[in-house]
Amino acid sequence: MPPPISNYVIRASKNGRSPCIITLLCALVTVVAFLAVGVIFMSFPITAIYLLYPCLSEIEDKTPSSPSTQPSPVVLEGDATRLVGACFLAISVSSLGLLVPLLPWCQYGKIKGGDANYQVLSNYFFLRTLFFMQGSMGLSLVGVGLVNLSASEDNYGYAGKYNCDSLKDQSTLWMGVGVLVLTSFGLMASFWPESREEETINGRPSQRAPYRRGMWHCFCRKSVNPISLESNTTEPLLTEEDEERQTMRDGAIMNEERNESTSRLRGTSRLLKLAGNQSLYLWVGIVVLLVRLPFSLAIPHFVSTTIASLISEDFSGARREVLLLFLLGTVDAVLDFWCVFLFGKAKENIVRAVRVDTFSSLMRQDQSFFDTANTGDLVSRLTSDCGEMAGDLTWFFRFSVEAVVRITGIGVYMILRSPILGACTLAIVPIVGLINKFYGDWLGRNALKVQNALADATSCAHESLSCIKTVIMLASEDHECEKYKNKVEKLYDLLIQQLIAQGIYYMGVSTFLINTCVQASLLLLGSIFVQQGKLTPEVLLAFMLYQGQLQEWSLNLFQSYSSLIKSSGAGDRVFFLLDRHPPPPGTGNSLVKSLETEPVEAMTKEDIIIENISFSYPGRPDSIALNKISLKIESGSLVALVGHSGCGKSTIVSLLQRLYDPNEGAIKFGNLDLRNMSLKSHREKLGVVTQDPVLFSGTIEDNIRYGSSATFEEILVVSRIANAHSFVEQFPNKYQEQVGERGQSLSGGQRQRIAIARALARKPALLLLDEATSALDPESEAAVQEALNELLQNRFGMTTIVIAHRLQTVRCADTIFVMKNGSLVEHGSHDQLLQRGSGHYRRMLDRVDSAGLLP
Ligand SMILES: Nc1ncnc2c1ncn2[C@@H]1O[C@H](COP(=O)(O)OP(=O)(O)OP(=O)(O)O)[C@@H](O)[C@H]1O
Repeated sequence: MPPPISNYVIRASKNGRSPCIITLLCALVTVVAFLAVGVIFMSFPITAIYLLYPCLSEIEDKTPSSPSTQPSPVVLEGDATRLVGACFLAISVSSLGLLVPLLPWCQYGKIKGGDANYQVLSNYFFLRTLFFMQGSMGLSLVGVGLVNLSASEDNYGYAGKYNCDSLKDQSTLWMGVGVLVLTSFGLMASFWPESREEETINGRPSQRAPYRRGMWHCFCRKSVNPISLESNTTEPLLTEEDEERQTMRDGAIMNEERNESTSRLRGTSRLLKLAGNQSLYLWVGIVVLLVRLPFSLAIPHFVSTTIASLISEDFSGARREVLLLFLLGTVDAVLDFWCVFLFGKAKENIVRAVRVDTFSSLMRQDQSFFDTANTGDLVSRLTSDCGEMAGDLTWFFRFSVEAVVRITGIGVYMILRSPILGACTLAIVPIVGLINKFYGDWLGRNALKVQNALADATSCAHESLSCIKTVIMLASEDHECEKYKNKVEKLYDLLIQQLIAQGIYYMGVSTFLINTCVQASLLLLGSIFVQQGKLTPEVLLAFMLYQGQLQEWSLNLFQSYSSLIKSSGAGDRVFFLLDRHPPPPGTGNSLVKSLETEPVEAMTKEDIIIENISFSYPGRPDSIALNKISLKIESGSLVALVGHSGCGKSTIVSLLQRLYDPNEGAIKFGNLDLRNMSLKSHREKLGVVTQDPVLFSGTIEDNIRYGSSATFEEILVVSRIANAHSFVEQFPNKYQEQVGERGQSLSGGQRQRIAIARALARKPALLLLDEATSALDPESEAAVQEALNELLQNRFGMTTIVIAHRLQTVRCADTIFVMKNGSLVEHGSHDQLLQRGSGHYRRMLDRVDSAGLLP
């Protein structure tokens, strides 16, 4: 239990948040407000009970005077009602009782402020419990009203429908509907989500974004850190056990001849497992659905009885039926919202969890996966496939349950009213089922093709847009449009095929078979029965109304099957990503992960030893990128890698970052093999600047801090070293200046210097500079070079590996490694290499151009 509220009041005032008296007043107002809300909500059932009791006693007074010969149903119902009334009172008091212990929790959360999950849980739990209880009471009142009405109907017959008791019973019904509608709106509002704060690229709340509050903020301040709340609510899709299993069958999945039926079966079972994570919403949804169905199913009955009353000129009876229809329809409508909401919420939860997990699985893949994968295709899996899969899945649950209950209810009603006519109507259900089976199978196959075509089109658009500068530069807009058009045409053809199949299905099954043949035969048969006096027109009318529902729901039932098949098509593509267990050094690999749990301290002051490594890129296994290379880099030294383009310099830098593992040999830090080190702590010690550094949309400060936890003062220091401070200071917003998508609103040289500052902000033990100036114009290059010179001269205790074409940069290196066609041909200091008259380096120097660049 939290300490008494007074403690927090005192602590809050000590913290200087507010003067003591104001805090006390606020606490008082909050308590009064909560009590007032409680009293308002309590008043609904209490008023209902007070209205109910006199009504009941009047009914009891009017019961037949000879109960011994025939027990009165009204007395029995009256007792039952009194019991329910007592239950209302008990629940009301208990929900009021809930308020008392919850208030300190709410206050605790509010005053403590930081521990927002605490208050969200307590406040939402309290509010929703209250609304839920009131809603249940409303529903029970509706039930009691209906029972009493039917009892008074039994006692007084149709002629006495509008006597006093019946009116009072109706008032119970009205009261129930009122409570249900009101509390339902309250409950709906409590689910309304608040706007979340914008985040910076580092995942922190943006300082500039205004904090917008949702409608329940006065009761329920939501989490300050949306990520922490999110992680509380997003259930992991894969358990440890699953991951183990995936590891074992990883190879099988990758190489599997993707058999359609097994993959569908696997997809379907995985989908059902996903739905299992949302069982609370689905079960509550199913319960609400079952409660709702009698109300929904009663509507055609009241339509037919109203018309029957009109035919028999019982106008007051007709009015009563219409009134009942209206009340029951209202309850049906309110409950319909909850069906839609609960199933929809389950769906959104699944989509959210699948998206987050798929993205997180993608983030943990190995570099070679991304070398061959298409970004647009991956984006399409994250967006459309995830949505489609979960959407169809939850509709499967809703429609299958609802359809089974409705079909059963309608079937029983029909068989009871007219067995022959009922049997004829129900006979169509298996025929429709068979047609749907074939249609569903075809739809499933087509859905997979549609998803693939959509992914193709998305990846084409993605590529064109992300390379838009080059497209414009090479005047290839028309070519790109044509490429995209072809992809969209393919998708269009598949969708048209689907459309035609859908059209044939609706024409044949829905319109011709059900609407025309079944209706006509039913009317024909029914009219013969009416002529023979075996059926009344009222029952035939009810039959016609119900058969419409029956056919609609048998279609829904079978379509929910096609939905499941369709979602397993989309799911298959998503699960493929979710299931993919990357080979090392992907961070999702279990071996790599196991090294993270037992972290091996990354070597920061050790020599780097490359022992006889050979390497081919996984995407090009036949071409050797590095061939038996051995070299040693002393800790704290400056090393340069030189050689012609394509000789493998950047590949060495990639291997040092462990983006790939060598096919042969080992990279060691001291005595420790890189493969046995914690990848995370190894990469934390690295600073990398590449030829074309990528910035993220956000401010300059955010970009420099990306991947580190540097303070603003540290950011200023590294910016000065990287020669970035002077130009940043000239921007109107200085370090808060937005850099645009991928840093497009900065020049190449400015981007490069921000990247150098970003690398330095990580305080690296090993700095890798891969042609950090090669892509720049002379002016920018001079500025970046100045920064690099400063860095290379001081070194700040870092081991630095530089790939450069500029002689000035290379000559100051302690050791220069000269490479040719993936092999190491020479190494030594600049002077040592110069002395080798016919050496490779010497020959390169002979060809240095006027700008001082090596070939
Ligand atoms: N992701 C990749 N997949 C397949 N092959 C690759 C990949 N990256 C590079 N290569 C190939 O590996 C070889 C070495 O490339 P690397 O980038 O290491 O050369 P480099 O010496 O850095 O060249 P440059 O000076 O032009 O940057 C080249 O033949 C290149 O085509």
